[in-house]
Amino acid sequence: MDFFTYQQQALHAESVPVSDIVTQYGTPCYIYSRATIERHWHAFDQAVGEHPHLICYAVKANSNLGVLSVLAALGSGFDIVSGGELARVIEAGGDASKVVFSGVGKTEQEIAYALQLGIKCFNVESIPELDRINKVAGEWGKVAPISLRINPDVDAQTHPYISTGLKANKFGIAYDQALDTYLRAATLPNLKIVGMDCHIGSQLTTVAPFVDALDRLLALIDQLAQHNIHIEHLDVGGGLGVTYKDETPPHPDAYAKAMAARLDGRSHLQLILEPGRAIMANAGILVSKVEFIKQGEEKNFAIIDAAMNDLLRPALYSAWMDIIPVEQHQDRPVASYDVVGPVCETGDFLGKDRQLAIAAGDLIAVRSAGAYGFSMASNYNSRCRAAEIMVDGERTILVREREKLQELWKGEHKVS
Ligand SMILES: Cc1ncc(COP(=O)(O)O)c(C=O)c1O
Ligand SMILES: N[C@@H](CCCC[NH3+])C(=O)O
Repeated sequence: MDFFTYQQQALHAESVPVSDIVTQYGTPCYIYSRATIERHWHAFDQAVGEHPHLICYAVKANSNLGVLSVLAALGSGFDIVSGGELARVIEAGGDASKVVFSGVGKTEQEIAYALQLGIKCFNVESIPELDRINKVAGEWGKVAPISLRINPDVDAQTHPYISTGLKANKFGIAYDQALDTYLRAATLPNLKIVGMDCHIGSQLTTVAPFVDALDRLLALIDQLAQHNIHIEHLDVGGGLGVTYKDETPPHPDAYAKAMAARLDGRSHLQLILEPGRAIMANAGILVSKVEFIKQGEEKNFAIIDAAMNDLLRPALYSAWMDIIPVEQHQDRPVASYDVVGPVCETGDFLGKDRQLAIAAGDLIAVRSAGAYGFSMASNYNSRCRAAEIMVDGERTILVREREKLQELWKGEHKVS
């Protein structure tokens, strides 16, 4: 079931007309559907079934407190990549003991903070990081639970900027060095080896690379057992893709079942999944107003009040995102538009050559914008970041106020 649908030509978010939300909160705004978030999370959780598992939502996809609190209430775990994300999880009511900490550049302060809170595991990405965690844990009189993020050298067949599991990528410990690195970790007094981890990329549309990576990790787990190193959990990362246009990724159910099936006969090995996009992308839209229709010599432009600072994906990856009118007007002529924002960059577009029946003053919605939308927003061109609204049935909750001008220079100082 889709929770963003037209009813009498008017786009609704769950039971609420999107235009009503705009009347109350203005544009641009992100609108999220609680029911969609919950449905996606349950799809992963239920597909794994009885096998011990933990769904650790990847906070980077959307770190709004409203979103995190909905997931925390479901009992979700969280995958974080910074102390800031950890603080958000705690603020939202998340459970630190269900947090895994990924990322190649954890600082000493971040490590100490996570140790004090008692997170589930550090996903370690290099030997120097291993030494650093051992040192900080010693200083705090703690034993740090760790897993090694293994780079399985599997081609995720996705956009090169979001592929992470190849030898050429900065992430993880090379497969060939994995055994030696585990043996070394086992000698460090302030570490406890608890897991193994990988994450091969984002927006994957087939199961095969995930299964290849998983099988490579299982072989390594068996090898470690011969050295008396016993792995309690296997974290296969996130990366399951969604449909933006015509992609046909596997359903979370099929994906999670395929992962769990490989662990048959390993009933003590907990499975961890770190989905971000698959939970949030289709749970959110970005709504914007058409300010002007500009007829150029070669092209028509729909100039809207959202821009690359609000939604970077088209500019950064040439990502295609669906753009639809909030009200369907049968009487308007259809024309081809480049949908662009007011930012002073040629790359500031949200869509190119889109067939739309729109006029100045209309509202448009960018679909599948719930993941890597607001979380990658910036203040470029001194633009205030958009408001964020959660819809829950007939309720609308302002989960982030529109940024105010004074907040733009908070912490800055004039020079006399
Ligand atoms: C370590 C890690 N886990 C999980 C994710 C979430 O990925 P996705 O949003 O593609 O599910 C990412 C981002 O790609 C990541 O780097
Ligand atoms: N930000 C990216 C995904 C990167 C995933 C982070 N590891 C996107 O919008 O598609």
